[in-house]
Formats: sequence, C-alpha cells, structure tokens
Amino acid sequence: MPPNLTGYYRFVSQKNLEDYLQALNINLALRKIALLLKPDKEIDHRGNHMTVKTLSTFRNYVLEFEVGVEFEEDLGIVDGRKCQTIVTWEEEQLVCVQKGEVPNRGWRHWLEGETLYLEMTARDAVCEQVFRKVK
Ligand SMILES: CC1=C(/C=C/C(C)=C/C=C/C(C)=C/C=O)C(C)(C)CCC1
Repeated sequence: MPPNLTGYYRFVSQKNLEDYLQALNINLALRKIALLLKPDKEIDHRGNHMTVKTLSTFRNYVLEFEVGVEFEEDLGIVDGRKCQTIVTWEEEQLVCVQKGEVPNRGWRHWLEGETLYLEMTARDAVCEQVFRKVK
C-alpha cells in the first residue's frame, strides 16, 4: 500500500540542483536565486487527489493532480515550459513523468520514517533533495 504523504516537510539538504537547473536551460540570474532557496514541501494527499506545494521566500510552485491521470502541467514560473505530466505509484514511490521539450524529465518522492526524499531528473542531471517531516 502506498503511504499517505500528507504533511509539512522542512528542507534539509540538496545535491546537484545547479546541474538540474542548467539541464532545464534556466538562466544564470534565476539559477543563483534558486540555489539560495531552501524550499519546504507541503503535501495534501487524499486518495488519488494530491496537492504538492513547493514553498519558498521567493516564489511558490503549486501542483495539483489526480494520481494516474495525465494532465497539462504549466511550469511557467520554473522554466517557462508546459509538459504532459502523469504521476503514478511505483510500489511506495510517487513517480512523475513530465513529457515535453526536455528529455528524461520527471521526479520521484519517497518517505523513509520522517524523512522525505525528492529526486528530480532532466536530461542526464539528477538532483536530490531531503526534507524532514515537521507536522
Ligand atoms: C527554479 C525555481 C524554482 C523551482 C522549483 C522546482 C524545481 C519545483 C519542483 C517541484 C516538484 C518536483 C514538486 C513535486 O514534488 C522555485 C522554487 C519555484 C523558485 C523559482 C525558481
């Protein structure tokens, strides 16, 4: 059974964000800002309906979807693109595929105890972020 991911998760650490942002062709000015942020995640998970909020002091990115249902994702504030996106469960991992201009784009989330992991990929770049559940 997939876990319920509802909760507020505080940013702990990340690796390779710069590579990931470069793979998305994000300009230097925005990359510099993004590298200074420590975005938290707030997840609301009710059955197949999920809202994942990426919350930072600069900008927030809110993603709302039904698990297993493809939708058009507007990534305007991230890199200006749109994707055909689908999120599914692979065992205990929440896995997202973002089809569009950038090959091999997507992410996965999994929980180990109170630690939430996020692995984001674009082209050959892989960025890992770690969060701690605080409520
Ligand atoms: C570049 C950039 C951002 C990047 C956001 C990203 C990369 C969000 C990823 C969200 C995911 C993968 C949600 C699923 O859990 C911010 C923080 C909006 C601030 C503006 C610049």
